[in-house]
Amino acid sequence: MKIAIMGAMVEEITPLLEFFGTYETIEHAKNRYYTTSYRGIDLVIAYSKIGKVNASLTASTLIEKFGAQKLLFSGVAGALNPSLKVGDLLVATKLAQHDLDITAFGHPHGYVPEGSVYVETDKALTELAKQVALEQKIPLLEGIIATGDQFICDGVKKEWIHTTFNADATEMEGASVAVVCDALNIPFCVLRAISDAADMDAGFSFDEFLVSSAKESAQFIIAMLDEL
Ligand SMILES: Nc1ncnc2c(CN3C[C@H](CSc4cnccn4)[C@@H](O)C3)c[nH]c12
Repeated sequence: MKIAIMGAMVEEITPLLEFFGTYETIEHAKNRYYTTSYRGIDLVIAYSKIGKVNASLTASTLIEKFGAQKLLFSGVAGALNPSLKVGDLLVATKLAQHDLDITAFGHPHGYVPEGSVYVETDKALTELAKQVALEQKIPLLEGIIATGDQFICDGVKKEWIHTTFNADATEMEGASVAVVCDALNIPFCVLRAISDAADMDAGFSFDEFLVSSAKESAQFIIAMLDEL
């Protein structure tokens, strides 16, 4: 079994590389892919760099070039659901692109022809995450993620995304990974730890909690590997 673990920022995969300790580095398409193995599972790890385009390229490469059979995304996110606080973990049930907009032609936000507003994550992987959370007595919210090529740090935009997509969190890569994995028929899950509240203080909160929240998400992913 070959599993890809993907983040967007180096801070989101550093805890993984530190945990696994030894790995090969392969340079490709202006990025680096790290290969290792863990408990008989072949792993390929990468951070995409920020945003939907970078995430699509990396997710496609992990699958098409490196042969990943499942893809786990680990990272941080901004909370839209007021009950989500910094450090809380969220596993996505489905993801949408909040900045995809051809409403001029009568389509809903997040929709383009031959597509869908939401892409669902793999139910088995989501159930595994819930099982691990129960075993480790870690609170885990199952929710909807809205992805867009913007760092959300404004209450008005935050509320619009929350309401329009009924989304619990926002980030900049998950929905594009979802489109790629869905098209290539690769089971995937998106796990995010909250780093900020996507409001006017989001930048400061993000800077303060990126590392600790990224570590929390990465540790949870490792716990999932132990049960795969
Ligand atoms: N409020 C929010 N809105 C949108 N996305 C997020 C995220 C998740 N990641 C973090 C990072 C922010 S941009 C970036 C650029 N340079 C430095 C740090 N972050 C991008 O990869 C998306 C956490 N909080 C978010």
